[in-house]
Amino acid sequence: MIRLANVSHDYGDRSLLTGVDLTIAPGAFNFLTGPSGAGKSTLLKLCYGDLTQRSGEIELFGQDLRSLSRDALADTRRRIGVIHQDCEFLDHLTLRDNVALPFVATGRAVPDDDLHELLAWVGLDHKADALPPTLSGGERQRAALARAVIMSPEVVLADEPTGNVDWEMSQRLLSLLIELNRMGTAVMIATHDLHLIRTAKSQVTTRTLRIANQTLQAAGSEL
Ligand SMILES: Nc1ncnc2c1ncn2[C@@H]1O[C@H](COP(=O)(O)OP(=O)(O)OP(=O)(O)O)[C@@H](O)[C@H]1O
Repeated sequence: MIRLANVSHDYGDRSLLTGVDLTIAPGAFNFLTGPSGAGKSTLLKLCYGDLTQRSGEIELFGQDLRSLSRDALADTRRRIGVIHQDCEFLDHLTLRDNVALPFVATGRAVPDDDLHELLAWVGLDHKADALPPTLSGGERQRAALARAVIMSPEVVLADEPTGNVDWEMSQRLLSLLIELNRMGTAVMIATHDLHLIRTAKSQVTTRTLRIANQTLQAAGSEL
């Protein structure tokens, strides 16, 4: 569904990613790791068309990223749920309205029952009317997950989804992502947290990739 072939990228001054080959297959569960600044967020952005590669090929659902018009790219991105590292929300809108935003942006209203069910799934139905600044870190991360999946994407890309939460909350988030994966959604999680990767491996078949020396490699047996 997402395929990168011999992809390289940089931000102008120095090469960041070189010769990256990656396939995110339907239903797969992938981890992406590597040192801070290695390019994990950059690679995720390439995977959802937020950045265009310097060289190589990127296919999103069989279509060449470079050939997509703005509208076609927007349609394609609805098939990819993204949990951003910073979990930003519109502070003047309630949690419910923030989570519904991707849906509302398509010009449709979210059925109330569906929204309620989704908020209950992430354990935030009682916070539906809260404003984002009043939420805890873990609540924000779960709200970001709800927002990422509201369009029923075929793949979820999560950038450090457990970055600012305690171990118990990171387990809860991981459980939600595993549950989603068991229902058929492909998942790719960028994380520094090797403990999280090990915990996931005991519950689901995963593949761990690491960015090192600008290249993407299969992570070794130490995980
Ligand atoms: N828009 C940008 N313009 C210029 N440089 C950038 C830009 N975005 C990222 N970088 C640089 O590219 C490198 C990789 O950044 P990226 O965020 O992809 O790394 P990362 O592996 O996700 O890091 P972390 O684990 O700290 O989140 C960093 O040196 C960063 O400063």
